[in-house]
Amino acid sequence: MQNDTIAAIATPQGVGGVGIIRVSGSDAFSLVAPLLRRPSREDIPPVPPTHQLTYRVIIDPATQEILDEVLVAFMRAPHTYTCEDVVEIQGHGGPLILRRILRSVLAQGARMANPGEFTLRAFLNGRLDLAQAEAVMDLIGSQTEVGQRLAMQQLRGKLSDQVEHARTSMLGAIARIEASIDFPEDDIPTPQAEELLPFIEEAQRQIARLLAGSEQGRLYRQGLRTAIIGRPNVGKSSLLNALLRIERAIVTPIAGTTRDTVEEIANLRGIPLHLIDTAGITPTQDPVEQLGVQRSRLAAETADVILHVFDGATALTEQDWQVAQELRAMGYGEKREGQAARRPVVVVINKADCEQVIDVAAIQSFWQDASLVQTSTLTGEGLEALENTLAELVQAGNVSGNESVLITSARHQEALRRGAEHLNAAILSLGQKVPLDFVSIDLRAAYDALGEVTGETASEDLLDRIFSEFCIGK
Ligand SMILES: Nc1nc2c(c(=O)[nH]1)N(C=O)[C@@H](CNc1ccc(C(=O)N[C@@H](CCC(=O)O)C(=O)O)cc1)CN2
Ligand SMILES: Nc1nc2c(ncn2[C@@H]2O[C@H](COP(=O)(O)OP(=O)(O)OP(=O)(O)O)[C@@H](O)[C@H]2O)c(=O)[nH]1
Ligand SMILES: [Mg+2]
Repeated sequence: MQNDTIAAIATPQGVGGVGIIRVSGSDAFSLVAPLLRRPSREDIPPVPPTHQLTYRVIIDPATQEILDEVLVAFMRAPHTYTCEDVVEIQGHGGPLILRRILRSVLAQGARMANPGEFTLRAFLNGRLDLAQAEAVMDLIGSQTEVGQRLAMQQLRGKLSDQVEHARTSMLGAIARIEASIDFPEDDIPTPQAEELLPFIEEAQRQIARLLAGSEQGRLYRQGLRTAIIGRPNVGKSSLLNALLRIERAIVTPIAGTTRDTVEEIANLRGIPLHLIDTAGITPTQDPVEQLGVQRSRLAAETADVILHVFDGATALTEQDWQVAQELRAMGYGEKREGQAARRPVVVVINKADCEQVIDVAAIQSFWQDASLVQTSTLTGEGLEALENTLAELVQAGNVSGNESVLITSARHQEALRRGAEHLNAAILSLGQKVPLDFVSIDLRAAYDALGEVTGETASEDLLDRIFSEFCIGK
């Protein structure tokens, strides 16, 4: 059922100035045309010229009732988003109107589109490769301008080009090996390692270059989960508000003000900083507060970075130490098994505008190489330093110009890593004078791994998984 005609509302749920219904497939024109009328005329008008916006009214086919006045575009394949015949109906942007228009189109025989199905068709029809199709969703979901720029580069095919370059290099070696295996009677000499290595090494360099920025790239897309943790009343919610520059969370002098986690996104030099303000961690009998504290712990456990906040104007308390111990037990500040990176803690000593009585040295000796920043959410002191510290932690702000291609997806990163491993195996085999068809198997595997990025070698399962995360109408 690849060519049946699909339809969906392409604009967001809710009220807007205009809303768009999108129809794609070989019957798109013939299904929609009978629904349209010229105002003050009864006849069914001819289909307007392709790619031209035309004024019509649209009717309910069951009752002939006029549902809306619309602008319609009929777009003849193949020069359309999906490479199929496409009709776009622009109606007034009310959810009820749009649903009634959609229902009329479905009544004509169109099928409700699955999430991402328009873009899936663009992919299956060869207008976009898989990395470009994924970029469509990244673009829609981008939370910072840097993220948007990276997604746009990917949509324009920059990543795909570089991946294809690496594959072409591999193909240089594969072709030489396979020619000598497939046509021995043609006297094609068996290639020597010295002849094959430059191709493989070039591919390796290209993959390495792409992987070099990939952790960084993922951050630009996924953001950095940053939990603000500490005992009650140290100024966590004030810190959230200060970093967001809006009064998002409730702040009072009463300990235990925050009962539930509050999440907001700030822009840290292009990286979406997912800030999570939490309830102060403390032993408590209050069942509501207990639930809040549980959520604080969950936020801490699932974060990338912790801001451990202290009140500089009071002496350290037993509660401060307990929070510190819990964070350490979660693996913060400690080297974790088998991992080079540690989950970092940034120590924030707040209320710097007050007389400082806190024992900074004691904190430093506990959080040994954590960065330490003194802040005042009242005066703004130290906030920039805190942002600098976070940016340094992720080396943000070094995405240069428009040239650099950054891998932003874990899927691409994983496929490239697999490709690099197969290339290493191929080089090892070459060195050990293993028969060339074995080398060729590794090279093929590397070639296919990179093909998963552009979708050339993607399984149906993978496609399902990727496109099902798209939105309806995309
Ligand atoms: N109304 C409307 N706005 C939209 C879209 C859309 O489909 N409809 N888009 C998408 O959701 C985005 C624009 N992207 C698009 C990309 C390619 C084609 C397209 O028709 N490509 C053809 C023809 C190119 C040409 O005429 O030169 C092609 O590549 O063959 C259309 C939209 C954003 N705005
Ligand atoms: N002087 C001074 N007071 C601050 C500062 N930051 C916060 N406060 C005050 O400290 C009190 C507690 O602030 P909150 O931000 O509610 O503290 P919290 O850590 O979120 O507290 P809980 O939600 O109860 O865990 C409020 O009265 C704030 O006005 C600061 O930098 N300087
Ligand atoms: Mg609070």
